[in-house]
Amino acid sequence: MKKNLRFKNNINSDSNNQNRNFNQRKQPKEVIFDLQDDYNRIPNDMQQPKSLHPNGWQPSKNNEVPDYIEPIHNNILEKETAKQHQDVDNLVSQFIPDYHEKVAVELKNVSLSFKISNDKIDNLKEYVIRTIKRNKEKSRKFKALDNVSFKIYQGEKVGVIGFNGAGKSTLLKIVSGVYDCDSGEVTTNGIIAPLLSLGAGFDYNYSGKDNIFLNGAILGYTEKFLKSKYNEIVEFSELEEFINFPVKNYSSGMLAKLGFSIATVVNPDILIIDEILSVGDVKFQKKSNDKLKSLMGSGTTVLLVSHSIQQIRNICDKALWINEGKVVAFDEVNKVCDAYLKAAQSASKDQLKNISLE
Ligand SMILES: Nc1ncnc2c1ncn2[C@@H]1O[C@H](COP(=O)(O)OP(=O)(O)OP(=O)(O)O)[C@@H](O)[C@H]1O
Repeated sequence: MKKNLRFKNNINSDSNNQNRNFNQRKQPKEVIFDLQDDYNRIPNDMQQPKSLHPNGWQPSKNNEVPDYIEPIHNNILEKETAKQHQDVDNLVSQFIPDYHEKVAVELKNVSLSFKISNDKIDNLKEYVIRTIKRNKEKSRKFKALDNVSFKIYQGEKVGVIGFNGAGKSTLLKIVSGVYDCDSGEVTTNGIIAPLLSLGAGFDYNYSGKDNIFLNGAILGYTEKFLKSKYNEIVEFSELEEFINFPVKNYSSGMLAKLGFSIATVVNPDILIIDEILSVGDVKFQKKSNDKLKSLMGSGTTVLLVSHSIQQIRNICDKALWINEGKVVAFDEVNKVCDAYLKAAQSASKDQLKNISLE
């Protein structure tokens, strides 16, 4: 029995050109598999009698399908599908030697819980009374990410979508290394530029200059690297005159400018963006958008959280839909966005706050 199997990953005939551009992978090649041969390779004790094999089975004379047929049929199909995926992976790795090394971000069964207080102590008197009575604040654990697994290949642009509180920002923080997961495994390959909450890592009592080194160190840049890039950062931020002032005297726009300039001074392999912000004044907004566009250029892996579905469709080629800390879907961007919009029709107002379904 021959069966055509749609092969998701592109085998590029030029083995030197291993850029995993998702657009290239939109035209799948077809690989012919001999399923009968696969079936014969299933250990004997797992094989169903030939007569029960879905393709060899004959209906009884009165055309009634015995009850036991369907589970057997499904079981065999499941095994065949899993086996085909494995075969495809093995086949591709023969053509592309570092096929398995081209992963930019991989999460395997990642979970993270936050401790949440049930009853908040909001004054000192209550705190003292509770401490004396040894009646501690009650807290419970809240699972923000629950067994999340996915694999992003280099060069892919992935939009992360989900209703309010779904776990999108937490996921980006896990990938950026801001949070450690409770269980599971996080793998990233390459230099990461995380554009999370700009200016979040600043110490307000220090000057802009000191914060370039402080914030840069938090982002994982070395002192030597920051020294070599110091002038570039200051020039891009347009804060030359104010760089020796404590940042507590900066406006929020100035803080955002400095934060953006520090985070984007690297040429990242992986760009992580929690909402594309309009940073600073109109002139700086244009400059920062141009910079983002150039950083997002070919070859850079992008992980973007956005409440604008249109923005996700425009920028990304895949979408990861998270709901209540779990992966709902991870697939081609329009397919996932369409399903998400359908689900949004029955979502509550709270779940959709600030979310643009346009
Ligand atoms: N530091 C924290 N401590 C306790 N709970 C937290 C913390 N950070 C996030 N949470 C909770 O974890 C859940 C996921 O939060 P997260 O910010 O990742 O969601 P989100 O999908 O980005 O939401 P939104 O779209 O509203 O920004 C929320 O219920 C949030 O209240």
